[in-house]
Amino acid sequence: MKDKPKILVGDKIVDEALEMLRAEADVDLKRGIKQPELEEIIENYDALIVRSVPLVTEEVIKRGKKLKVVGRAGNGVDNIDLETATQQGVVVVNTPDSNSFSAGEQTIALMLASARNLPQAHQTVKEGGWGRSRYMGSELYGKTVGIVGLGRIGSFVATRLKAFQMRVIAYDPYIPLERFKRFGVERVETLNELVRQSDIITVHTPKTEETIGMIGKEQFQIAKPGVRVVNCARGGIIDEGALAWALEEGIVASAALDVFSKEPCTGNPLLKFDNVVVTPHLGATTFEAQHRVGTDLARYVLAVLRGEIVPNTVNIPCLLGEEIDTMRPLLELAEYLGKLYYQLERMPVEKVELCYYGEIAQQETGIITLAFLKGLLSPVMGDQVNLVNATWFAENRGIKVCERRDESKRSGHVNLISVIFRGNGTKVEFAGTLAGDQTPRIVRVNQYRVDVTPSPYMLFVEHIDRPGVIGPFASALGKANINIAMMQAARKVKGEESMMILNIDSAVDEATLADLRKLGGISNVRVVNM
Ligand SMILES: NC(=O)C1=CN([C@@H]2O[C@H](COP(=O)(O)OP(=O)(O)OC[C@H]3O[C@@H](n4cnc5c(N)ncnc54)[C@H](O)[C@@H]3O)[C@@H](O)[C@H]2O)C=CC1
Ligand SMILES: O=C(O)C(=O)COP(=O)(O)O
Repeated sequence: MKDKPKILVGDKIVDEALEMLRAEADVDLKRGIKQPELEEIIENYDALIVRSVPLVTEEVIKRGKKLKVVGRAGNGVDNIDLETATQQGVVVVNTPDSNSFSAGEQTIALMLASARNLPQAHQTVKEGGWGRSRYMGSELYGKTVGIVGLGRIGSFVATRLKAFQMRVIAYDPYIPLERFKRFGVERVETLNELVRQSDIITVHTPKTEETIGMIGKEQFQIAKPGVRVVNCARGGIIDEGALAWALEEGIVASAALDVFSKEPCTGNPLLKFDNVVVTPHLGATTFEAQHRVGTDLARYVLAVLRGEIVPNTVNIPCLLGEEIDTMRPLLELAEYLGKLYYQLERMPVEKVELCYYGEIAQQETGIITLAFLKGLLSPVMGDQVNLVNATWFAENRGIKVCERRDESKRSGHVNLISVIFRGNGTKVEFAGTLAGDQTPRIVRVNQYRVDVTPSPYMLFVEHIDRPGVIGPFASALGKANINIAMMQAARKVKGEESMMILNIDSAVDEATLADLRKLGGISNVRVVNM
């Protein structure tokens, strides 16, 4: 019996998610695990589950010799070294939709709390005071809110704030105008334009090289006096030093922060300002969000461990739930076409040209190319290559990969994947399609037109097209007790070099292979395992 996979859960996830994991795996729960311990024990695990801590560094991933998946129970993956994970073939999966409502509501809660001095007033009353005159607030009604990043959370915040009758503007150069229209948001062309017009600025981008410090001193210098800022995305998107300066200068009336450049934020200079309202990264901390992120992630992690493709994989092209089902046979076909190459040919590959013909050309073909590359490299690299690192390995081996799509049918097939391999000035071509029942078929091997269903044991035999060649070959297999399941012969020109492809029921040992190669009219026998 196969050993159960081992999963390390490094932070709190809901009990229901833990139960789901325990049904299929051995689970160790080490909530709040620290870096040194994580580095020490990670080699024992197939999967690691984290939230925004701990850091999943290069060291952690490289030491995780068995690691197949890092699951982020939440959205931001800035605590995970994605590059190393990709190189090592470790799938990184998250649950970005599952906590957006909570993070969006937290943003609005913080906005209102800081505009109305709620935490400060609350504290005064708790301490026996009253202080009504000290806590003059400011309405949201009629104000302009500037949203930086109109993604999941930014758009959620936008639609809610419209109910407050605010003017909502947004800056997000990476999304089409249609998305702004859908949410009734005015698009501004530049960040500085947004800053100039906003009474409140709220940031909702991921933390990237481009977004770190994007609201900095330059922006505070051109902002409306009395501007308020909210950061419920990632610490450092609003530069903390520049914010402290703008608070000192009285440019910023209030700031509300859920996230910090270093967490916990003990000793952060911003804490000394009375008009800075803070929470300890609570955006996703609601019963509902934690239930969703935990159970969704448990499902995804288990599926990856079973070898399935899941939505929300951060380091391979993303597929939606139903797309995965449509894609599965195509991925299988592409992988077969890839696997064929090094088993049939001995020429190093310099360039691969994949062409997707027919209906398939309308699909997101990136992942099909990955499946092909995985198939191509697996005969030479074994299990270490997967969908996640296939491109990286291909690039490292100097293989240039080009993709082309053509919606017209080719050779009468509704879908066809054609692959041309180039190297040493020669060219090899394979093509495959899906049959009516969606089973993969190989339909071209160089100049030979064939119709072959890939199977675990196959023989590709080059021979002369003349009587008395195929019969003895089949007899020799029979003598070696190898059953032929299917057999097909293809030729270009009568009487010349031809190809016979056989699906057989068991492996052929070396001695039998040597005998087969000696038979009259046989010029080459290659074993292919799919
Ligand atoms: N405080 C908390 O507990 C939580 C925080 N988050 C954080 O919230 C942030 C937003 O999350 P989602 O809305 O789910 O992300 P998303 O990926 O759906 O949206 C991000 C948007 O930012 C835009 N963007 C990227 N670079 C930009 C730039 N330089 N300028 C302007 N726009 C840019 C993108 O085009 C995209 O539309 C992330 O940083 C995430 O980690 C998410 C959940 C909980
Ligand atoms: O999902 C996110 O991006 C968050 O920031 C939430 O972080 P957490 O899971 O609460 O540590």
